[in-house]
Amino acid sequence: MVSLDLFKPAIEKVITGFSDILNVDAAVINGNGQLVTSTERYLKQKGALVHVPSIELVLSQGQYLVDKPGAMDMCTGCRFSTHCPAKVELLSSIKVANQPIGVVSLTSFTKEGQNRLSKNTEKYQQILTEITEMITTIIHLERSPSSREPYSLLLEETLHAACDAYLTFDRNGKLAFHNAAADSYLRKHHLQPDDLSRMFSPSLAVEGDGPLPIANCLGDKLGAPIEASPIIVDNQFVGGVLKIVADRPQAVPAAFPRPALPNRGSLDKIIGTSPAVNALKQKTEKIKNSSSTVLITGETGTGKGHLARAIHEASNRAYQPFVAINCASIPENLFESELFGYEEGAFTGAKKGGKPGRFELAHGGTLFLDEIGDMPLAIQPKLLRVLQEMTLERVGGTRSIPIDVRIIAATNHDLEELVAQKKFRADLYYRLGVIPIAIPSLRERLEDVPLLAESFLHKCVGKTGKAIHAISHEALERLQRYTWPGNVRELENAIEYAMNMESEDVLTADSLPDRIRMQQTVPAVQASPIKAKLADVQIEAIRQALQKHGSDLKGKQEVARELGIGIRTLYRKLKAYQLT
Ligand SMILES: Nc1ncnc2c1ncn2[C@@H]1O[C@H](COP(=O)(O)OP(=O)(O)OP(=O)(O)O)[C@@H](O)[C@H]1O
Repeated sequence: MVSLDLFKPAIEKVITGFSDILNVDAAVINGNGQLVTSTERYLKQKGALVHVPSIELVLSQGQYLVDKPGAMDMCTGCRFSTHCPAKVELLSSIKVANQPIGVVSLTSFTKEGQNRLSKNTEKYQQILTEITEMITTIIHLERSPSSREPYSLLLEETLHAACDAYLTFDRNGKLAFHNAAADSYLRKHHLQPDDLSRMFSPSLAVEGDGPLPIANCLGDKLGAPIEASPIIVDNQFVGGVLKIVADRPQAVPAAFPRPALPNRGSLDKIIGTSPAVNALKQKTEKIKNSSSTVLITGETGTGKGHLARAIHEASNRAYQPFVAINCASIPENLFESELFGYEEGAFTGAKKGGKPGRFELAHGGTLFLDEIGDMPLAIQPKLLRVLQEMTLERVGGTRSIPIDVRIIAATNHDLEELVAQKKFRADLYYRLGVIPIAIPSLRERLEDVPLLAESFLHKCVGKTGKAIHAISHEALERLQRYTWPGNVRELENAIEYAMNMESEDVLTADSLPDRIRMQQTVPAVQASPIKAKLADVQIEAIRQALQKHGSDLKGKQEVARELGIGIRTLYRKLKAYQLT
């Protein structure tokens, strides 16, 4: 797929020239809804990011007349839907090799322009077609062999011959090149290269010398090994390469196929059939495509992050970025720039050209604010303002940047309690909790343990190299008897531990971690007071683990790992139960 940005200078001349002659505003927008170039007024009125679904509609339909801006189907979900500054807009797709790669817009923001365009729509449509053809010609000419270095042609042809798929992105996540294998791979998966670019671009924000972390659900979606590497030229980070490895032999033996990948639109990833999980899935199904904020609560390890990702992947934003930020792990002085980005020169050490924040990186997709209860009080009003206005200003900037992001927040704190203690703003709490979802602890849905255990068993086959295909009845019984202070995460770790220990081809009770194997039958859960009983179980599990690993820092890290809880959670529990 050709990147329009590579031809920006020439396209800009066409756009400004026609805009002057026709006395209308004009813009060229790429398939991600990002402005490639436009007249100044267009940028000022509509911003640099255009409502993606409307661009996708034009890409699929060819031409479109927006004669009632804000009131048309394509405007649903657009930030301007109630107050669109445009009076009329004519849109047409730019095609290269029969593939739509972007959109040209002729727009008027005045009543006079509206009258003129409405009376002569056909004429303007013809001119628009000529503009798009002109841009296609520019692209053809600039890409033709005569205008390029023989060496770069050679390189390109070599890449086209490779079996693995290669996609190159610039530092802003825009696609610059993809080879023939990438093309057929994407076609097979019904994806556009820009879909990958959107999912991959958050990784590019994390610059470094080593391989780039692969963002989001990319691997799951493509069902293939993926590698990403940064491109550094003259010590400057200029972009990244994504390699999708073709048909590598499966690490999983054929007898133990991986569970099928969840389809877009489904919530299969949330494993469990207990009434509590079924109710949760039903609620999630209803709200998956909404843009309202979701607040997920639940104990540590219950699957809040897992659910947030599942909602995103099942939603109509699935092929847009899923960007996560852990509010507990960001130093307070960096919080604002992490969230909202910064402009060049905003502070000492600020990067040349500035840097987009997580909100901008999540544009069109979902921003997951994990451990929101740990967000510093000073940042909370700023977040609230952005959520209300859906525009932001980078640190050190004055430009107002519109954003289209769905927010999912999660916490294992009692936020109401934090509000009462004045550690969390009530207004932000209500703004975030439009759709509250509480995930029950695993001990409240022990009937889900077998299904979850089985799925973790399959997940671990490749990792442990053990051909274990089932769990013994006795082991399952023990697993269902345990109270899981670390919830699903603890179960996942316990299965991995047991797989490593097991020498049979069935997972037996003897291989389970001691604390689970030795667990006495839990008294009936209805017995009261339930909280005191659960605390007793947790205290006992922590005590045993501390005895085993020791209580120095290394020991505590081991304890946290074994119990399937974070080190911070362990410290909280040690303090709460006075175990230190
Ligand atoms: N319903 C589920 N089905 C399958 N896997 C699950 C489910 N719930 C949780 N998991 C798995 O359990 C592990 C812990 O989940 P996750 O990290 O989402 O928990 P969390 O509630 O966000 O934890 P914390 O509060 O400590 O951040 C992950 O590996 C996740 O994939």
